[in-house]
Amino acid sequence: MATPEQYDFIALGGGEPAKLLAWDLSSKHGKKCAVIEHGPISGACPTVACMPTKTLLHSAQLAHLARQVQASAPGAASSDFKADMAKVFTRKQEVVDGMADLFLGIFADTKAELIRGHGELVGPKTISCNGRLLTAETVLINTGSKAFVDTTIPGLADANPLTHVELLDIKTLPSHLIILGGGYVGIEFAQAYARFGSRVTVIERNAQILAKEDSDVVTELTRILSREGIEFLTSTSVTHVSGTSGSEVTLTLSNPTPGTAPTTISGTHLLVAAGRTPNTSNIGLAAAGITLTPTGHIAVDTQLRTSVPGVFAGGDCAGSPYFTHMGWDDYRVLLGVLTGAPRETGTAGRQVPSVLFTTPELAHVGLREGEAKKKGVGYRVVRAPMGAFLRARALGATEGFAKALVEEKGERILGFTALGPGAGELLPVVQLVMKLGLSYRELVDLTIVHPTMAEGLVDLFRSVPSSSK
Ligand SMILES: Cc1cc2nc3c(=O)[nH]c(=O)nc-3n(C[C@H](O)[C@H](O)[C@H](O)COP(=O)(O)OP(=O)(O)OC[C@H]3O[C@@H](n4cnc5c(N)ncnc54)[C@H](O)[C@@H]3O)c2cc1C
Ligand SMILES: NC(=O)c1ccc[n+]([C@@H]2O[C@H](COP(=O)([O-])OP(=O)(O)OC[C@H]3O[C@@H](n4cnc5c(N)ncnc54)[C@H](O)[C@@H]3O)[C@@H](O)[C@H]2O)c1
Repeated sequence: MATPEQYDFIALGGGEPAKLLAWDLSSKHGKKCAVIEHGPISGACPTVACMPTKTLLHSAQLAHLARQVQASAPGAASSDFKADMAKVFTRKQEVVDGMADLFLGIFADTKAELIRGHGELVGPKTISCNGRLLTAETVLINTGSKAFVDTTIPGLADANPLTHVELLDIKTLPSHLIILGGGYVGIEFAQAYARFGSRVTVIERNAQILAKEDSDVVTELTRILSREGIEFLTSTSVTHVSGTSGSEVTLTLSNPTPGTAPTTISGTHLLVAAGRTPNTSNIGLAAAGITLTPTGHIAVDTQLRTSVPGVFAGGDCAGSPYFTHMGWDDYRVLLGVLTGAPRETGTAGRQVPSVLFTTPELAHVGLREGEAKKKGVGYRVVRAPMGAFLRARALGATEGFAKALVEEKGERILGFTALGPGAGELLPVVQLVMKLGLSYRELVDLTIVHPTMAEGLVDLFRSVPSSSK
């Protein structure tokens, strides 16, 4: 075997923690670093996930507003507004390309090496890529995840379904988009395409979309999205698929409640948004002696160490919650470990905030009411309709509500959920109170600018009941 080229740090896969660590270790700690990436620069978030989908959702919001304006013109009975999908694609691509330029610039500035090609471990800390053999004192595996296409559903794979990657690249409007899966990916695309003008049907095997969320939240969101024309078939499974996505595709459905769903549904396009699989095959993990969990993720401890000394894993492939900000937090944990200042708790007990970027947004952090009930955690709950957030009135967007769980006997906030305009921006202040273990009364005592959405938090928390009954 040839002598491998020696590095201080190599990342296999260029996801979130990989690039941030390579840039920092190279520019601030004088380390020789490389990132191996076989896809677009650099990771899923800026290229095929967060950034392009949020760009798409913004275009869809503009289309929605344009339609409303057109329909409200004097004499107009309705609006036949349809989005120009070529322009929607161009705008999405400009954002994606801009991110790639930004990242290439940072690689150049920090002198971290970006190696374009498929990497595979051939030994504990040795990687083969493009005929090169590379080794490093520290190796990070950050290969991400991909859309799960269930090959046990007859005909599904043969129907050539779209995943988020392909749907982001089409330049025409699907006449009828069928979406398999009512999770984050499915619901964000459902609203975007319904607003562009497609007929959209979401098929979800659970009794509700967004299975983890409280039923009062999902009921309200489903009502809002249904009114925009999205059809939801819940408690519904697919038993067979025929035809081809892009022309005509037909799904045979089964629903345990007879008579509540059609037995077949046909559409022009099929999007598979039914969960994700970690990218942990064909990267030489067995050759390197790296252990997997039963779910196929790389087994790591709270400092993101794998079973092989000097090899770490972060992001989706390591089973961190599938959000870019959690990959970002993995970077912080890893930087601490690699620079001799580890965070004592590592990844244990960290907050996992989330936002579903529909209009209205669904923002959440901490314990949900359903989870509290299941776990037998005592709590007090407070709710406020969006109409109590005066900013929402000014925006004409009073649908939705916010709710918070507070300790039954103490004053700490256990969880917070908001369904409303820009709800994601409400999270950080609540998160800070939660992280510092402060009383919810600290929030009530803040002077918050009027009329912002955040001022509604004062009213919400001052209404916390004195007891759980
Ligand atoms: C449609 C969609 C929308 C999303 N929106 C949001 C959002 O709004 N907010 C949010 O927080 N999260 C969002 N997510 C989740 C988020 O995108 C992921 O959790 C995050 O990108 C995972 O980052 P990562 O660092 O684990 O890996 P990734 O970003 O997936 O990066 C891994 C990289 O490794 C490369 N790679 C894999 N194997 C190899 C190999 N053998 N050799 C070389 N390179 C390799 C891949 O090409 C990839 O670029 C979204 C996900 C999807 C699918
Ligand atoms: N705004 C964001 O932060 C954002 C956006 C998109 C994705 N993400 C991340 O990516 C992850 C993956 O998203 P996702 O939507 O692909 O997965 P998901 O796990 O969130 O949802 C998949 C849904 O598909 C359903 N499903 C699975 N198989 C099915 C079948 N055969 N028939 C009918 N329904 C089926 C599941 O019950 C589930 O509700 C999310 O959990 C989230 O962490 C985040």
